[in-house]
Amino acid sequence: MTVIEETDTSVAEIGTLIRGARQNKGLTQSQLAERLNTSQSAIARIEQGSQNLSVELLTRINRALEADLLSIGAPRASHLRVTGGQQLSGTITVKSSKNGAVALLCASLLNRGRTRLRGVARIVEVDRIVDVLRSIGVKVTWSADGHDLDIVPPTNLDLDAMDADAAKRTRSIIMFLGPLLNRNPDFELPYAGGCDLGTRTVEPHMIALRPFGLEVVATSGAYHATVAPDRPQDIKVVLTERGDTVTENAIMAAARHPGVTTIRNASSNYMVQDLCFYLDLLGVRIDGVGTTTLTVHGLADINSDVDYALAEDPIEAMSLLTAGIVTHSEITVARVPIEFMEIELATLAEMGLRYVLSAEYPAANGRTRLVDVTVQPSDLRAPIDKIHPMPFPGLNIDNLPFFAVIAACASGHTLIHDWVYDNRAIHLSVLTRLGADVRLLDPHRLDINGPTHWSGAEVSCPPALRPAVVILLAMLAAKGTSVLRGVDIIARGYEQLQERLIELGAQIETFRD
Ligand SMILES: CC(=O)N[C@H]1[C@@H](OP(=O)(O)OP(=O)(O)OC[C@H]2O[C@@H](n3ccc(=O)[nH]c3=O)[C@H](O)[C@@H]2O)O[C@H](CO)[C@@H](O)[C@@H]1O
Ligand SMILES: C=C(OP(=O)(O)O)C(=O)O
Repeated sequence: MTVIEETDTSVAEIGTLIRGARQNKGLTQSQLAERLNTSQSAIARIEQGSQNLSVELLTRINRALEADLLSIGAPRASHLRVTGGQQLSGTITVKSSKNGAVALLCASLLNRGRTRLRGVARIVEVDRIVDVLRSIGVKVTWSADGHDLDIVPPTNLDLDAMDADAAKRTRSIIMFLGPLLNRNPDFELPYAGGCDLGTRTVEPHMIALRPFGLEVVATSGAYHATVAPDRPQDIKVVLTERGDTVTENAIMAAARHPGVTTIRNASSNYMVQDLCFYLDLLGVRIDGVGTTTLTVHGLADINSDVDYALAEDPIEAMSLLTAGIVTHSEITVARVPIEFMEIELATLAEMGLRYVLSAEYPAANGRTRLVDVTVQPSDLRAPIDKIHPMPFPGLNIDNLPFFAVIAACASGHTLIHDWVYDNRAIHLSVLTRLGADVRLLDPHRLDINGPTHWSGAEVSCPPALRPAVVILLAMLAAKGTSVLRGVDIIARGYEQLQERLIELGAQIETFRD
């Protein structure tokens, strides 16, 4: 790790630069400390130039201040150098999900009381929503150990002050519509961003929220929302797509509607269940959790201090299992939310994967069922049928990309059909650079012929979260040295993934230009 020594006069200059940038941003030392998960006294030392600085810390300060003050020339992307072909060993624990966290951060706007979210993953997507919440006046505080978040909304949100830059970088901003429509008759939100996966319209959200009186006009760069004052006591919402965030938006709108809302064709995926469990703590009764018809008994006002422990992430579980599978290793992935991994494991069993499940035990939320999964080195074969995702309880859409690298390790032809995204399968064809025989039949279908004799290569990270991780995992399988350039996107959804893989024995080094 590069460390700038405290004896170096540049440390004092950097300290002065940091103080200026912090003051410019209107932050106190304590507020900056909180963003960096450190103490106010550490910030004071940094600003006085009496603390050694690592490049890693400087990068985090840069990000926390949204400044470019420490980069030389162009922004400095991170890259990984991977020495592959090593077997992994040991146990790795699944963290809570990006998608549950963003939903619950948005849902906390429904509660006038204090929401404490336990075990929140430290990922960039969470930071973005936290920044947006803070910018509109919500008090959001990380606990001293950096794992829990306290959220207290103000009486009136200052929507005009919204941090549009942070908002535009995340698609989840669309989930402000549901909570806001019961608070404000008229408001604006920036356009939703997210990974480069092709067209993802917001029309299903409009269809879901129209029954609550919401109308949205898209103006330049923003959605302008108005809410009609009158609406029926009992509302029926029929979703045209069984989407996750659209279901969450409808649930959040219904939670503060003082009547009964029935949502048909609802997603019952893991993040939707996380949301329902949290709302249950707030006193909102929801019948049908885990099914496609949800009945929400809303409340006109919610004012409760609650603690909710987020559930474990099935997508991270799949990512970590894949690391073991493609490196022919025996590893244990602990705290796997089994309800959301059953089809994936059944498909892997069809492909010849040997694995052992522990007895089930409950997650900290008391609701989600967990198991530890130990994968064993196995000779894999292509499945007879194509692999395709379906809304829950099907094979998860975000887990599909991991089957591309697994299929490349299996003997025979596997057809992978991503009917959902127009632009995700194409990113997986990058696997050919590492020696895989992957043919893109059309934007939605891949024919993968294995087993692959992997070889190291230098590759640019795809601009999409899951394919980026898939390429990293293929590099772990490939003997020799590989370089994955521009990996910052991985931190959008994974906390310290590289560091945790290193603990299993992976040889990964981070460097910058
Ligand atoms: C923050 C969050 O929770 N993000 C997840 C959520 O995004 P989100 O809920 O935003 O997903 P979208 O609404 O964009 O749906 C994804 C794509 O699937 C299509 N579609 C979806 C459902 C359906 O029944 N029919 C259909 O065609 C949509 O048109 C879209 O092209 O769900 C996606 C699909 O599970 C996941 O990849 C995302 O990780
Ligand atoms: C597509 C994904 O997320 P988002 O909806 O945040 O873009 C994902 O998690 O793979």
